[in-house]
Amino acid sequence: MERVIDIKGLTKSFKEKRAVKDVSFTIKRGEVVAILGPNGAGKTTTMLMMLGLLSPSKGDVKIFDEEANSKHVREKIGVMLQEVSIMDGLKVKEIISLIRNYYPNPYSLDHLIQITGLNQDDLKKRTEKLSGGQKRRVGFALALAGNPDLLFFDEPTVGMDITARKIFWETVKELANQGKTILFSTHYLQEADDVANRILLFNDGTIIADGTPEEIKKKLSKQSVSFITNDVIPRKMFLEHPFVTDMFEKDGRIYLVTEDTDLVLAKIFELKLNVKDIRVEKGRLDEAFEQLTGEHKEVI
Ligand SMILES: Nc1ncnc2c1ncn2[C@@H]1O[C@H](COP(=O)(O)OP(=O)(O)OP(=O)(O)O)[C@@H](O)[C@H]1O
Repeated sequence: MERVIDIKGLTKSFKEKRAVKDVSFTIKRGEVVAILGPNGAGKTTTMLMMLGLLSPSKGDVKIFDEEANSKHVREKIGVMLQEVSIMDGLKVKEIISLIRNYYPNPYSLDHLIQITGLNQDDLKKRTEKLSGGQKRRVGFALALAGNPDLLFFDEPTVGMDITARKIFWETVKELANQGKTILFSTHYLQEADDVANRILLFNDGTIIADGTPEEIKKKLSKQSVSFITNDVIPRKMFLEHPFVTDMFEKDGRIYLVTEDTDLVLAKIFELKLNVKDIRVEKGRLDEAFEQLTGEHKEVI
């Protein structure tokens, strides 16, 4: 599969502060990747280096096998950064038309209105008169204007109301279905879980986990199978299997802590144990995130 982003040994220091430390990863065409992590983890710094807007202290970034700020690459990417700065003195329609003109194969204005939730009234407004939320919608339209193959969104939904968020994610999912490659940073674990097919979990300038939301949950958070039984079950019966990491009794239920609930269920049936009220509890991504980063994060 085509490699869209290739990053090797990326490092960025600001005086004594090493914001990004020897980060390497590749992203293939069609992946939807969430860069997740607490404040100061290095998400924005990494994204700015990918975009060629910040030069690395060490390491290498290639986008479509080329330097990030080459003209060819710029024609294929769309970007929405945390601070949406839009040229003052123009109407929304004018700025969108201006940006569309930079690209060889832009979306039509009508299509952009439709997929970003902008309306005819918004188009007539002067950019300096937009509210914070409206600015983000326009920023979204500008990121999409060129019909890019690769999209970068840095904490895109901050400042958006519920409707704007819904439209934003519906459009992102639709773009993903069309095979676009999408990278977004977020603090919102639920967004990563819902939209991304891969999560890069950042903490303190490094990637501490890389996988699908399911893999990360499976790997990092505790899952269990529990049941009620009148029989005496020797601890050895389960703990001799590597997929069971703990076994305990609580409130009259036996709990088996595991990385793979399917294997535990299969074992229970294989042993023909006399059990009832079997419950499977899957780990949650926000729990995994807290475990890994030691941070408590709000989940929307
Ligand atoms: N221009 C700069 N000068 C000095 N330090 C910086 C600069 N930019 C970022 N840093 C530091 O680098 C670290 C990583 O910052 P970065 O903005 O990449 O984190 P982040 O994961 O995007 O955080 P947030 O979620 O808060 O946006 C932080 O400690 C930050 O203070």
